Amino acid sequence: MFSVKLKPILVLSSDFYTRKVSYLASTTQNKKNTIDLKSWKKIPGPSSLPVLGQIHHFLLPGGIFNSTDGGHDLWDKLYNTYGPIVRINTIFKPNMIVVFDGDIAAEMYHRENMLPLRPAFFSFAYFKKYHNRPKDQHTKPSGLVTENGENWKWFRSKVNSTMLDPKNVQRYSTQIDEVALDMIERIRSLRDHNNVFCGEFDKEMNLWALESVAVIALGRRINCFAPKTDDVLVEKLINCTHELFEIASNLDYKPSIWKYYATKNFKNAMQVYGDIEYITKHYVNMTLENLKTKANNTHEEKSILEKLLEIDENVAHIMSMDMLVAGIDTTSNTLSATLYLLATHPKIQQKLRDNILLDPKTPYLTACIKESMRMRPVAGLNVRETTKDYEILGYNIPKGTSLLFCHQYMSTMEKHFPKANEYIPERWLSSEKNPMYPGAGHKFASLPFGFGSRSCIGQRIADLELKTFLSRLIENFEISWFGDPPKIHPTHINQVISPNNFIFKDV
Ligand code: HEM
Repeated sequence: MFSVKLKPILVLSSDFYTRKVSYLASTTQNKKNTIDLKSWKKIPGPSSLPVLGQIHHFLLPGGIFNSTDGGHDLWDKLYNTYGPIVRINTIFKPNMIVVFDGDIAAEMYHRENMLPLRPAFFSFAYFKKYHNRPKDQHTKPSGLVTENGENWKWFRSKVNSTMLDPKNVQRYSTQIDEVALDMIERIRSLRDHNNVFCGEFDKEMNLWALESVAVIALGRRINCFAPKTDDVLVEKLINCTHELFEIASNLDYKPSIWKYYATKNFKNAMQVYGDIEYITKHYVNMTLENLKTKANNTHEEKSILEKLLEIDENVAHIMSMDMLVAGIDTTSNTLSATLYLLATHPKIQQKLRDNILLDPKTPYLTACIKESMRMRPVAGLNVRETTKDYEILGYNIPKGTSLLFCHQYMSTMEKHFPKANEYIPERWLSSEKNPMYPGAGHKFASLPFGFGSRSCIGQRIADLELKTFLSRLIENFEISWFGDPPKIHPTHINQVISPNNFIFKDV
């Protein structure tokens, strides 16, 4: 192996499994080296049958990789059998490489070009661009989640500065705090005489997340906490977004023929996406009506929606709708996971409480959230599709290969984080004199918001919502947990589901 970074300059015939590639070593001498690359087909992986590929291992009953927990168990078997990168041959889909190593992940992420390609949400993209749409819609940018290439770049360049400017998000801190305080009261009212929470905690967290993200996406409250949700649309939207992640995991990642034939699942998907579009459009349109009647107060700072409207009306509509969809399950599941870890680590919870009482902006709160996103990230995986041929570990990885980065698995590996299965928020604090620090963790193993120019555009929003609500919770309650840990329902994301055995004792 070379000890310098290598840059491919000439790729010879792509027909050969083992190819000779000339490299320009990026040293001062620009030394030329020639190495033999192995075909990606030589990457270790389960055995393959003609035509069927490896499908029998994964989907058929009794298949050695037919995982019942939908994730960890499968990754464990693949990693322990084949090592840090594993080849998966798929039918109907691009071939895939599963990555279990931080250094290799870093190398691969850095090889991306300016337009990182995330192969995901294909059926949602189809719905937005083609399903009963006029022809001119087919080529128009449909939003960040569903686009790739130039369309994605165009859309992201329109919204990036507005969405990621800390001032734009911080101006909602008072309203986000009001939502948090309302939810605190709701939690108080949903306890039995032993302070055991007796509502459906996951649903309550969805309501909190939707109400919070609406404040930012629309600049107004949508009354998710109204008694028995007066507004049936709230409940419908929440249910549809759950289904969206379920559909994404079934239609988009498992073998399916929906691209050739409208299956029952496909028709159901179009119905769900249609409902999402109808409801989010309804909220955006109502907000636009309100804006028309709003006094033209030039001194008042404009909301995110108003700023986006000034840039491009269509972009503003799509981005607001996408915020409502992307901002429910992500923050609510992160909040539930963090609260569970704090409830089961009373000393850490007390330390956090002491810190919050001294300084509501304490870095210890950030550390507690980061540590729970390391151990229980809402997105356990990240995906990319290679946009060019390149070399990793002596293998040639062809353009068009799917890369599956198993971040949840990587971030709980001892080689990436010492004491990986322990909840230690201190490992994220540079000022603490702690053996876990400095930098004892691998930067590329835990990437809860993704990587690079394609990383989550809602991270500042999520950060504000999570910190505000968590500090109110910790300030108001001593939180504990009884019984078995919560179950995770792995779809496209990790959904924390009941039982949610929280006890909220007033402090
Ligand atoms: C704790 C909460 C959240 C987590 C953990 C999270 C995580 C992620 C991840 C892992 C990605 C993929 C990044 C990549 O491919 O590298 C992503 C993308 C995205 N997220 Fe989030 N997210 C959260 C909250 C939100 C919120 C509140 C919004 C909206 C307000 C949002 C909107 C989006 C959008 C639009 C994208 C696509 C970005 C693009 O492709 O350019 N997310 N998120």
